[in-house]
Amino acid sequence: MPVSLPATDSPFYPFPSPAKLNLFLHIVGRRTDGYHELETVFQFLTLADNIAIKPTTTSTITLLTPIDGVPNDDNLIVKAAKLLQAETQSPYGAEIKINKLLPMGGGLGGGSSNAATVLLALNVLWQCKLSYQQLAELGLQLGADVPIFIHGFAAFAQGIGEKLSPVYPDESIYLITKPQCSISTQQVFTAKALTRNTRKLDNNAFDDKTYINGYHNDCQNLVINHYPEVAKLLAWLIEYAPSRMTGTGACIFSRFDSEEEAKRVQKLLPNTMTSFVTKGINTSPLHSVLQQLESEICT
Ligand SMILES: C[C@](O)(CO)[C@H](O)COP(=O)(O)OP(=O)(O)OC[C@H]1O[C@@H](n2ccc(N)nc2=O)[C@H](O)[C@@H]1O
Ligand SMILES: Nc1ncnc2c1ncn2[C@@H]1O[C@H](COP(=O)(O)OP(=O)(O)OP(=O)(O)O)[C@@H](O)[C@H]1O
Repeated sequence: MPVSLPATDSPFYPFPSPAKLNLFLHIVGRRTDGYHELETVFQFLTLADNIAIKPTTTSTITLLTPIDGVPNDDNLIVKAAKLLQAETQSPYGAEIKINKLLPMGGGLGGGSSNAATVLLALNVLWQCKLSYQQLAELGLQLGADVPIFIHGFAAFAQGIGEKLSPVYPDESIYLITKPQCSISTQQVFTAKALTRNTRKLDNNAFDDKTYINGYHNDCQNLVINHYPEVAKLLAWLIEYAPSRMTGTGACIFSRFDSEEEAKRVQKLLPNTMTSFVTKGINTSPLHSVLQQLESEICT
């Protein structure tokens, strides 16, 4: 049955907030504002946080499930909701809950993904009617990875990650491992020893759809040199499968041909290590949920 929104008795609507991988990450320059120009391929994972949102008829934004170590006012979920409210002058508010599964500071883009999910979901629930392009531009203020999650297709990205062309990597099985260290994106990007002059790729006709051979992550050597636990884990994983760091680390993804094989290697890891067996996907799972919701809402 069609529903009208927002209403005083709206339910909580569930939305996935997926992780991303940088299948490779080349740093090809630095802008005058200090931001780095990248060439990267983004792919989504079935691994996701779950966000539930109840639109309200009053303007308060409430995060009912605070994340350890992140004050609510600094949480990208709250920031995204307030940004959309300010941009659209929406009179509405929201109660938001998150079931956080993605490790923070791991290079899986969880914070940016949460921000994008909130922007896209509230754009529908508050009936703001901003385009994906407008939402991506708005979201870029919150994080360089927000636009890819707004657009929701696997992409070759340039600029600081906002110039996107669709690509179709193999939707492989990955074992994701998180060494017991958290790495600050800002610290990696300000390191003197970071390689910043990788040659731009000549064209977008990629041969290797795994994006492993012939590509690399420019942050990886720097991180390995500073974090022995990352170096050790990567050296171990490489014996079993092609493996690489995502983003600025510290998570490592290892590509397998089957879930069974990935799970077999996962069982060999120490019990204390956070790890996931998951699948690469070329379309964000959020977008089909949004389409379904849009078809149910009266405008
Ligand atoms: C490493 C990637 O995850 C690759 O997808 C992203 O480029 C990082 O995206 P993010 O975590 O959303 O990063 P932001 O929150 O925008 O930026 C964190 C800090 O990293 C630095 N930064 C970030 C992105 C970029 N292209 N160049 C940079 O120099 C900036 O100093 C910034 O202050
Ligand atoms: N909703 C949120 N989820 C996760 N982190 C958040 C959130 N809101 C704010 N943050 C802050 O953002 C920091 C980076 O978290 P995030 O999980 O996005 O890292 P990341 O996966 O390394 O990101 P990237 O790959 O974009 O560099 C956290 O340490 C935290 O302080």
